[in-house]
Formats: sequence, structure tokens, C-alpha cells
Amino acid sequence: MTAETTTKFLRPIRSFVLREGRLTSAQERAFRDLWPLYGMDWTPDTPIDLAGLFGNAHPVVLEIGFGNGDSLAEMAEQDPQNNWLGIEVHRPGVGHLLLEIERRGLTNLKLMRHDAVEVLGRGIAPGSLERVQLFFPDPWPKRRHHKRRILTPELIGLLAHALRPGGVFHAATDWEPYAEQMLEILETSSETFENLAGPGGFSPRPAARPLTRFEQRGERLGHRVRDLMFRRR
Ligand SMILES: C[S@@+](CC[C@H](N)C(=O)[O-])C[C@H]1O[C@@H](n2cnc3c(N)ncnc32)[C@H](O)[C@@H]1O
Repeated sequence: MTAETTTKFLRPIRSFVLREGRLTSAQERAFRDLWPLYGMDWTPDTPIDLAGLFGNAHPVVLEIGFGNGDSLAEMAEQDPQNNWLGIEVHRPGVGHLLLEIERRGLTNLKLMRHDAVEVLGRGIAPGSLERVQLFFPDPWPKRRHHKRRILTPELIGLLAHALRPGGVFHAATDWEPYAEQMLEILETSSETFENLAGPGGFSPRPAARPLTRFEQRGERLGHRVRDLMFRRR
């Protein structure tokens, strides 16, 4: 085996391709001054002390792939009784949300810059999350890219482990074939997850979910938005 094929063999398939993107000067300042306040560095395989991170034992809602984070900031501000943890890999998005946390004076929202799948699998204690949100994940529409879609049976297994009994997984997408695939995967996990819309159904959009940036883009393109809400048994 050549070095190249070995590397290819060992590299996991990820749900994102990291494009660094340029930071604005405000975002650069955010990483310098605000990351120590609202960001969390994580060494893989270290259990994350959620109560220590937030300074209290309030329930924790995790959002995977928050993009620019405006809708996450809005939800955290509207719901101070919960702690909110956002995980995103895209640096400009993280920088944008750091500035938004400062502007809104939020104390219940913390950020990680990491692969959320890895964090779920190797950092979150069993049954420690109240809710997990996955809004408008990259649809990877080309067939050869479907393997990059983040919602897989493996992810559902990690969510079943991380959510408390009664906790909820909430996904939304504007890509109909992906919505159908998500539904199929989740329905197959009916031993661990109950569809809040009833078997085979999509949920109505909850009023508490603000429009996200990608959702607005989908709406401009005339896409129908689907919400899926499943409760951990
Ligand atoms: C299509 S965007 C949607 C962003 C936002 N939720 C919205 O609706 O505007 C998907 C985001 O998920 C992030 N992402 C994809 N895979 C991820 C992973 N494994 N861990 C953390 N973030 C991820 C991407 O960087 C991207 O910002």
C-alpha cells in the first residue's frame, strides 16, 4: 500500500470540507478577546464537564453546525433557563457568533470549534443532553457525496447515548430527499426514538425555532421545509 492510499484509508469521511474563509477584523478580535470567555477548547477523549463549563447544572441544548449562529443566539436569549452549546467547524461563523454573544450579553451560550460527531462520540457523558438541534445540515445532493451526510445510523446511536431519556432530537431541512432519508433512518431506530409527529410523520415547525440563514436561502429557492422531532425513549 502506498503512503497515499494508507492516508486515504485512515481518513474518516467527514460531513464538512473545511474552507477557512477570511475573518473580518472584528472576528479576529473576537477570537483573541472573546474565545477565552465563551469558547471551549477540547482535547479529544476528555469528558466535557458541562456544569463546570456553564457554572451551573441547568439542562443543556446542543446545536450541531450553527452556521453564522444568529438563530442560536436568538434561541439562547429567549430561553435563559437552559444552557446552550454550539458546535461549528467554520471559523468565520464561530467568530460571528462570538460577537453576537457579546452584543447580546449572553451567559448561557458557549461554543466549540470541532467536528460535532467526534465531540458527541468522545466527549459527552451518557444521558447528559436535554435536546440536540441539527438545522439545515449540508444536503450533499450529488449521489457520490451522499456518504458525507451527517445524519447516519451511527449519529443516531451517538444521540441515543448523549440524550437523557425524554430528551428530544430536532432536525430541519429544506432538501426533500434528505428529509425522507432522515425520517427513514430515525423510524428504523424506533426502539430508542419515538416520532413526536406519530409514525411516518413530519412535525409542524415549532414557533421557537427562528428562521436560519440557510433556511431563508431555501425559501428563496422555493424549497419546502421539513421539521423532524424525535423523543429519546
Ligand atoms: C448548510 S450549513 C447550515 C448552517 C445553519 N444551521 C443554518 O441553518 O443557517 C451547515 C453547517 O454545518 C457545519 N457542519 C457540518 N458538519 C459539521 C460537523 N461535523 N461538526 C460541526 N459543524 C458541522 C458546516 O460548517 C456548516 O456551517
